[in-house]
Amino acid sequence: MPAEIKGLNEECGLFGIWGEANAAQLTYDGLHSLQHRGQEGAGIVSNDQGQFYRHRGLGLLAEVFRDSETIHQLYGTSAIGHVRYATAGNHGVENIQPMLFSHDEVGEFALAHNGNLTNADTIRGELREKGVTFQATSDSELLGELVTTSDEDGFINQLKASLNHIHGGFAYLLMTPHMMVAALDPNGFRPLVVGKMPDGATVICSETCALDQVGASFVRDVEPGEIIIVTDEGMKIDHFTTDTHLALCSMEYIYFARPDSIIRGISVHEARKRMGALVARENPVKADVVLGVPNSSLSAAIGYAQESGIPYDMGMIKNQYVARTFIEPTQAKRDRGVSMKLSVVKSVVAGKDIVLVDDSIVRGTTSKYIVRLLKKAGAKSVHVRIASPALKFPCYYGIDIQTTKELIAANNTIPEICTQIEADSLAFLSVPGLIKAIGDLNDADNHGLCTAYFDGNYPTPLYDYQAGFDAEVARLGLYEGANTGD
Ligand SMILES: O=P(O)(O)OC[C@H]1O[C@H](OP(=O)(O)OP(=O)(O)O)[C@H](O)[C@@H]1O
Ligand SMILES: NC(=O)CC[C@H](N)C(=O)O
Ligand SMILES: [Mg+2]
Repeated sequence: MPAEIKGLNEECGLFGIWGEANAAQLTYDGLHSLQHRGQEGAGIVSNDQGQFYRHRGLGLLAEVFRDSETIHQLYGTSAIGHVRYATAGNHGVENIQPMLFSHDEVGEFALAHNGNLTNADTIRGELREKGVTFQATSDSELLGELVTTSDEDGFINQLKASLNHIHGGFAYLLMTPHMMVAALDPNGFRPLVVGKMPDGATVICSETCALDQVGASFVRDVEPGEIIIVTDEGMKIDHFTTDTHLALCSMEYIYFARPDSIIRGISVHEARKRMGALVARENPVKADVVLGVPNSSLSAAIGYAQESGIPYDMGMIKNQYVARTFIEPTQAKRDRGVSMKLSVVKSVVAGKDIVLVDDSIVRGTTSKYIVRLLKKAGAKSVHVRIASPALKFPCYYGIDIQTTKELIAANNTIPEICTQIEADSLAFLSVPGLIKAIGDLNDADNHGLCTAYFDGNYPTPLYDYQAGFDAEVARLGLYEGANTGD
């Protein structure tokens, strides 16, 4: 399966539109601006007066819809679509969404999911006992199977009961012949927004950059525990639970989301600049120039430069045509991947003391490569500043880091990492600094953010992942004061 070799893999992206001619084309356009959230595969289901049409495939959206006729054959005035990066199940086309289900009452429905369920294994076992045979291997299908086998009356009641049975991270878009439905988990781990087209049609998607792309205006964020039902009569806001506790994934602000998106009223680019500014304030260093690691740390590097007064320059470029190769997750492949995508502008770095700002260190591959490259280009010293705290703990809510084995900061102290990446100094943003930089989302614990990857404070029980997590903790032996919430 082709995919870019990346340090961190994104989330999935959702886009849906109800009541607009050209629905499939607009869904394509919206998904195009969400491509950063998933590059493994893409799919669109359209709805022409109750008749569903689907096209899906592996690879980038443009590869899946290479033949322009394909999109024109997705007839109808409503559609939902998905770009995938897997967190569960295999990488085959059967796991590419939206998935389709037949249903006694509504006939057929389509489903797309962003996130990761923490009790998927348990639910799969329960459904298997009921005689369900599965169409795919990821966790996303399970909600559809729960709905179709529910004892409740009516699609919405079945959906509400099913949403209360699953745990973890989930933003869903569903479509029946007569409605589009969005739902968000009780912690609101993933962003999900509602917008309106100029003629009144409703759009629901992962990030506001997709609203901008199709010319929709922002209406509201989907709140934790809500289900939003869109029909030809308009939009109804309902909920499947009121027992909610906002814990939005802080990595959305740090890395995943596009900088031109606004999540819960906070500009991603501005939040990243504040992260850069705060890491500068927390860990100042004398230098001649600030460089960012393209792409995702450029906002933070600008913030570092503004706060420190050290000029920012473009000392590094990213090849726009990055080789897309078969991933075999070997370190040799990763090293080659980084070397093919990042290079140095020698005139900017030669003879200089450099502050190198990146948004995160996962395995350390990128930092190590770049420090070497900068020194080879004549840099006098390279001080690495990371605009987020050290990534030490797994994520079970939708980021594909379910083990700490490869996390350099889980297995090494900061001075050890500094030595390994051959930097002259290394510092990370503190967790309070991160929270302050993003801003107070609300007055809930942790200001409405999930920071579990940095401090091990999980806002929910971990269910099927608890035993694996306990084993990680025992292995790491560095876990103090962390807990799994309830
Ligand atoms: O320590 P590592 O394992 O190398 O991972 C960390 C790097 O991965 C991410 O970038 P990515 O390469 O995904 O590209 P992007 O910044 O252009 O999105 C992140 O922004 C860091 O640069
Ligand atoms: N990144 C995601 O949101 C993944 C969704 C789902 N768990 C899958 O693996 O397909
Ligand atoms: Mg990067």
